[in-house]
Amino acid sequence: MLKQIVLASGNAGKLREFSQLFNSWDIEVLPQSEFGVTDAEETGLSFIENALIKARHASQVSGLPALADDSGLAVDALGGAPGIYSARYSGDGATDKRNNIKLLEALEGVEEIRRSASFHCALAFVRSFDDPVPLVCNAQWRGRILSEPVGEQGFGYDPLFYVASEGMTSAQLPREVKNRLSHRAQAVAQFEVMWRENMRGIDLAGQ
Ligand SMILES: O=P(O)(O)OP(=O)(O)OP(=O)(O)OC[C@H]1O[C@@H](n2cnc3c(O)ncnc32)[C@H](O)[C@@H]1O
Ligand SMILES: [Mg+2]
Repeated sequence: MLKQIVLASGNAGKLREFSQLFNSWDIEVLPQSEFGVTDAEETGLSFIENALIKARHASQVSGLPALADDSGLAVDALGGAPGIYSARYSGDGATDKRNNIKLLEALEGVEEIRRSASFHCALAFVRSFDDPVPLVCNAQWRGRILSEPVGEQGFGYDPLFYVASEGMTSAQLPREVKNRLSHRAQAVAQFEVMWRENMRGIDLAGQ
C-alpha cells in the first residue's frame, strides 16, 4: 500500500534533499504546493515550534499527514543568530545571497577560531492537523563560517559553512555526503527510527 504524506515546505533546496533522503522509503512524500498549501506564518520561538506550526497547517489544508522541517544556522559568536530567523535574516525580500552577505558583515573582523556555528533541523510529523502526539526530532551539524562563499552545490548558507571533517564547505560536498552528514540527514535518521516504532500497522488517515 502506497502511503502519501505532505512535505510542508516551499524551499526548493530542502525539497530536493528530502526527495533523496526519502528515496528508499515505501511512502510517497509530496510537496505542499501540490495541495495548494501556502507558507504558514512562522510565529514560534524555536525550530520545533515552527516545524509543528508548518506541519499542522499543511495537514489542515491538505487533509493528509504532514511532515515539516524548520531549520537554520546558529553562529556562536552572534549568540545563536540568525537561528530561527535564518530565512528572514536580511529582512524583506531576503534571499540566500543577501542572507550570506549579511552574515559575512556581522562576522567581519571575527577571527577564525571564534567563527564556530551549527546548522539545526527540527522535523515534525502529524497524522492530522490536531494530532496530540506528533513525532518530533531535532539534530545539529557543527561547522565554521568562512570569510567568503565557496562551492556551488546545496542552498542557503552552504557556501559559508566549512565542514572540518571533509575539508570543504557543505556547498562543495557531493550531495550523497551532505545527505549522510547534515543536520537534515541526522534528523531524518531519527525520524526513521520513530516512524518504525510508531507507525507500524497504523493506517495513515485511512489511506
Ligand atoms: O519554511 P520552509 O517553507 O520550509 O522554507 P524556508 O526556506 O523558509 O525554511 P526555514 O523557515 O526552515 O528556514 C531555513 C533557513 O536556514 C537555511 N538552511 C536550512 N538548512 C540548510 C542547509 O542544509 N544548507 C544551507 N542553509 C540551510 C535556509 O537557507 C533558510 O534560510
Ligand atoms: Mg520558512
